[in-house]
Amino acid sequence: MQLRTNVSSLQGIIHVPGDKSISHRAVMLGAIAHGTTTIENFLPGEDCLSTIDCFRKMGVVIKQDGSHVVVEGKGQGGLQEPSDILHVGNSGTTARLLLGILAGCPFHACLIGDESIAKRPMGRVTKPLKMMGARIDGREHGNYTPISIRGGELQPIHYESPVASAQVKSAILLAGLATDGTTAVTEPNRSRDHTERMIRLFGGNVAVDGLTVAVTGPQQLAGTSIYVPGDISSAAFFLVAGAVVPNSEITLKNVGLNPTRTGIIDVLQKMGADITIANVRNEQTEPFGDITVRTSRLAATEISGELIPRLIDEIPIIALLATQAEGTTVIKDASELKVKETNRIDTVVTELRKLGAEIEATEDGMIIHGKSALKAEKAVVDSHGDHRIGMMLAIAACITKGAVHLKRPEAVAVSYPAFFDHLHSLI
Ligand SMILES: O=C(O)C1=C[C@@H](OP(=O)(O)O)[C@@H](O)[C@H](O)C1
Ligand SMILES: C=C(OP(=O)(O)O)C(=O)O
Repeated sequence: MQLRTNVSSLQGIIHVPGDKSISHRAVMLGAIAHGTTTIENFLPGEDCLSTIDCFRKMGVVIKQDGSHVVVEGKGQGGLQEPSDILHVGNSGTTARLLLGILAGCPFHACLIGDESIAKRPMGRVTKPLKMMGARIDGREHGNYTPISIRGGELQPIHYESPVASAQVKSAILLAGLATDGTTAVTEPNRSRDHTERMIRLFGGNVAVDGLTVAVTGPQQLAGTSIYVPGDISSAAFFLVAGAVVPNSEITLKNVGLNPTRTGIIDVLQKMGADITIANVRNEQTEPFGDITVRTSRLAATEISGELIPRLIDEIPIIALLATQAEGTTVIKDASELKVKETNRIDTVVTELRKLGAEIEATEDGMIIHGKSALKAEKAVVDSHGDHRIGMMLAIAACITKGAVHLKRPEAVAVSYPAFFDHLHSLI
């Protein structure tokens, strides 16, 4: 795909699609709750459609019409043994949270994903789930897909997670819902808390004490109605675009503002971006509001420590932002980037260098020297099949002089099928 380059201005209003993390969880909790769950503004991206497909294979009736979804819950213990392999596609969230639910189900299931999933570590969830009593095997002893699992009666554990990962935390909490007693997880830093909030929305109980989260099971959840706010991780591409493309003003409507996800806003503000947030509402479940961003002068910053889990998926687009900031931006403590859809330290550095960015990889992040004018003579950049790399490169092209061709642009459909239409509507 030939990307738009040297864009003179981006102006307009965008409704980014529903949050991916919340959409997955709404279907999953809806499936194990009693009664009907209705979901509005569900993300009909490939990852969330994989989640729907897996639960349909376990006998759950799910009607999906665009962003409107109705799940007929089976109740805890009501899922059926699937007669076919559960295919999670490109979705790490589907794989890991599903394993947590399957750990408490007294049947056998086989789980597989695409080439990228086959490289992503599953031991981080299969290890604690085996400690709880699930029988799990797979490639390299259950560290990688294909994985087979036979769940059943579990024992509660208190797990000290070595990584701040919402997928690990959620898998254990979901297993804990089916377990007699109190199951707890302690994380080194706080990760996104959508599972905790959503268990409560379904009438369940979760106890939070500092970095420890616990559920006491067994718990029966009740179907509910959910509005999924816009995905701040999708909004991030336009927040950065609005800040770096000349003469721009973009408003993003109904964007999720859960504080465990708003690291990108903190970074933009710290770097001096002109951002305003208005109409903040729904503080009780998942807060959301409208964000306006305008072209800004930017200064370099350091991004590290507890900020990292609050913006982990935004680091590719933050790297681009840093190329347009005066000074040297350092991103560290982010080695989790190596186990995403691609090794995002490598793919970001390789692809941005093709456009003339001054960026180096480090063991746990990257160093970016700004401000650099991006330019290319017939550059061919590649998403490497990673949606976030593809979208970052499309925004990078907007501030590049020259011609830029993107390989594998279709990857964006994993989290944002309408991305290119939305971008072009602003030009
Ligand atoms: O729980 C979730 O919905 C997610 C958690 C994060 O992964 P980790 O749990 O591996 O940090 C994030 O990168 C992913 O896009 C979605
Ligand atoms: C890492 C991501 O998702 P997942 O882990 O669900 O594949 C992402 O969306 O950037």
